Amino acid sequence: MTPRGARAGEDAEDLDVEEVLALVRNSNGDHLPDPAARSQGGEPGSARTSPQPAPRHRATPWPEARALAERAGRNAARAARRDPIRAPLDTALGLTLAAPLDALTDLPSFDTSAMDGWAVCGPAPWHVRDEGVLAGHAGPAPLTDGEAVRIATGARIPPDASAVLRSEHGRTDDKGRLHATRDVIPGQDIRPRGQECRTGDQLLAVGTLVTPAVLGLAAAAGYDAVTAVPRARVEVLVLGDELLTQGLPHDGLIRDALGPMLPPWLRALGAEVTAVRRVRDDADAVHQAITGSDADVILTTGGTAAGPLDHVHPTLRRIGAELLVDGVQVRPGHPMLLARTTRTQHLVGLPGNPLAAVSGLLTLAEPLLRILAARPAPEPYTMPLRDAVHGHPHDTRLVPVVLRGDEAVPLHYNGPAMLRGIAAADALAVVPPGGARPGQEAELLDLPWASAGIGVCFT
Ligand SMILES: Nc1nc2c(c(=O)[nH]1)N[C@H]1C(S)=C(S)[C@@H](COP(=O)(O)OP(=O)(O)OC[C@H]3O[C@@H](n4cnc5c(N)ncnc54)[C@H](O)[C@@H]3O)O[C@H]1N2
Ligand code: MOO
Repeated sequence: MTPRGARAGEDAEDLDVEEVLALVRNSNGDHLPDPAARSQGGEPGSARTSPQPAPRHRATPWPEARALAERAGRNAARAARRDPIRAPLDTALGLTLAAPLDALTDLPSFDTSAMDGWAVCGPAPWHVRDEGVLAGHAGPAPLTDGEAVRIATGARIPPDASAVLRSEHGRTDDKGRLHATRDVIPGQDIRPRGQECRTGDQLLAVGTLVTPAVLGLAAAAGYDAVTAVPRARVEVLVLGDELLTQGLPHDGLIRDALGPMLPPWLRALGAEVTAVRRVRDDADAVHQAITGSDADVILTTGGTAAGPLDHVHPTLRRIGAELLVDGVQVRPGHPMLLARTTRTQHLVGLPGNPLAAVSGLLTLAEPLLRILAARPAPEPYTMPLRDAVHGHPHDTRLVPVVLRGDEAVPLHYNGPAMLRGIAAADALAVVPPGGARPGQEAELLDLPWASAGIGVCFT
């Protein structure tokens, strides 16, 4: 198994992230979206003024589709030049720092007791002051030689104290004088001011992902808000007249599985979900929903194939969108697509079959949103498959697996319309055309809840 984690060093992916961060930092305030591009029929292009049917592309190989989605993200970031935001700490989880986190204070900001006990001055025995020092109290009076004062963990050390004696290492004699039961080393159990950092020290670099620990450090260092890359704004359009939002399936109607699944998943990928709209299987309704959106990324579900009610392709042609990916050599999910609808806006079309939609999410939406969020690419990693996996003759397969010890165990119920496998999975195995033997190493795509924990990543 190769290691997981963010890539280090100067590879192409890091440069992508740096490039996006540089764009955010140098932003000129030219905000998204660019409605003029839509109304003038200008960008992405001239195609808007002459809505000719776009030539159908051949399905794109799976790795290339992901690379194209990354490139789309870079182009969108370059075109939009989004300003960094000031994100209050309680909203910043999952963002990427757009400015270094420099300490606004020394840490600790005063000499601090590391233990409950006594601050002492000079050698034992000590006369103990009547009043102790607690955490949060203002500066205590200086100690004189032979004096001690009760002190709590986190309290300010009185000037001229030579050490802290832990409560379990002191005893009081019958005259009320304090003695040490072991040697006292000068400075012991005192955390000196600035031990962790001095004001102005860089604690974290630009590009750092804001984790719960980063939030804690930022607060400790004096921040109420951090400067971060703004979240990409994503609107989800769920197409399909057959979809119910509650109750049991009946009379040929089925429950919408994607409306509940996609928003938290998109948030885990660093996006802000501005709306989830249900759209009728009607050409004008789809057209109106797409052209009326000012999101950075529109995510549609369903309607990507060539049936009579599949309105995504015709709508993209009608608005002169540029199809960047039109079908991918991957199963499930091969009708997925990626289009540029305006200079700064993209549309990811996910197939309606639910596992096919997951495949589209990880193939096209994840790289696009990762670049817009200026997050580093996850380090690719592999594990041996415990069992053989049947392959497609020409296409890559994405197969839900659970990780058991050193092996990835392929799960059943991995058909395009099924979520039973993925709901139990830790990852998706990338199975090359032709399939995989037992023991064969397969690349794994982590699922956000498996790698980061549900409370951490679903902000
Ligand atoms: N003649 C062809 N037909 C189909 C092809 C093809 O290549 N040629 N591809 C098949 C594949 S593969 C897929 S995947 C689907 C993609 O279809 P669409 O993206 O057009 O999706 P729909 O037709 O709208 O729906 C497909 C399927 O999924 C169900 N669905 C849709 N939305 C949801 C939702 N939100 N929650 C749960 N289930 C949903 C829908 O009811 C259909 O059963 O096309 C094949 N056909
Ligand atoms: O590939 Mo479809 O996406 O089989 O369900």
